[in-house]
Amino acid sequence: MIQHPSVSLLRRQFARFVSLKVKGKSSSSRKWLERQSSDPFTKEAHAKALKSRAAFKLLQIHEKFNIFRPGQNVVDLGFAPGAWSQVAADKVTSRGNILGIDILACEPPKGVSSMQANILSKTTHEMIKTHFYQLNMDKDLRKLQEIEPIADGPSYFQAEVDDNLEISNKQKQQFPVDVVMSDMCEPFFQSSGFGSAITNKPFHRMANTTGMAFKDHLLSIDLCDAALILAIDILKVNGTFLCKFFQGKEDKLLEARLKKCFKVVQRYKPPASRKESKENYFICFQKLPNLDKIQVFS
Ligand SMILES: C[S@@+](CC[C@H](N)C(=O)[O-])C[C@H]1O[C@@H](n2cnc3c(N)ncnc32)[C@H](O)[C@@H]1O
Repeated sequence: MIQHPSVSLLRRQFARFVSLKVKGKSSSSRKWLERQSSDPFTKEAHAKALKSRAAFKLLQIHEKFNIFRPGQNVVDLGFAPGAWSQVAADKVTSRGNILGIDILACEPPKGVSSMQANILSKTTHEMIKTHFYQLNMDKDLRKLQEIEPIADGPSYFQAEVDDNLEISNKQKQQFPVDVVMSDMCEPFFQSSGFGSAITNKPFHRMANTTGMAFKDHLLSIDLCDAALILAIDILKVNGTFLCKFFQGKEDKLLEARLKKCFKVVQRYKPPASRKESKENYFICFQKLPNLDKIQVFS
């Protein structure tokens, strides 16, 4: 007969397993594990079934700046494991749409669409545009069907297609995105594979920070620039952009670029961001019209 160990025995075994795991780690990962297990935001994230403590950073940013509204379309760059997307999905409600992009394979939270893709690839930008273009088409199709329910004859469908051709040209100039947000961080330098939007070896250039402040800073500025290029292309006039960056001497230049694109640019480090971390956030409001990327980046 199979003997089931008691719950308390299982608990003791689990505690021993965790402590062995911690003992076997390098001192930095041990510190990280210990800090995580005693961190109040990590505990609360578990209790609220949020994917990570990062949710609280976005919640605090939202509390201060009122970023989201029901019905908005949001792009979440570097969405995995999905805590920011969870927050955004809750705020924009089922009337809105969230698209998460991450170089890592990750199942998105409920109500969120996602793509595994590298934001440093031009193809990814095109795929994001296509997603929202398609979304708008679907919405307009639904509107058309509401006004004019499908009748017996085939002519209705023909008219619908013609109408959409006209709408699509307008849509190409203005995508319906209200918020582009980026929590991306990338430690390793990408030296090849820019042509590929999707990579099967994301861990080669992904993970947490390198611990080398200057390198982390420069890499984070690259990712912010990629996010800004996307925002210039797809964000509505008056739309909102927010990005995480690691502080360093180049962040002033990034700030200057942001100021060419948005009426209001603020730096904000939410209380949930650890004091010892160099991470910080730019929150930008009211995207300006007719932006020229060459001018922004020169
Ligand atoms: C700090 S995590 C994001 C956490 C997320 N905001 C959340 O709340 O769960 C940073 C993410 O950026 C992603 N990332 C880094 N570089 C990227 C790139 N070039 N393209 C797409 N995603 C990238 C990483 O895979 C990682 O999942």
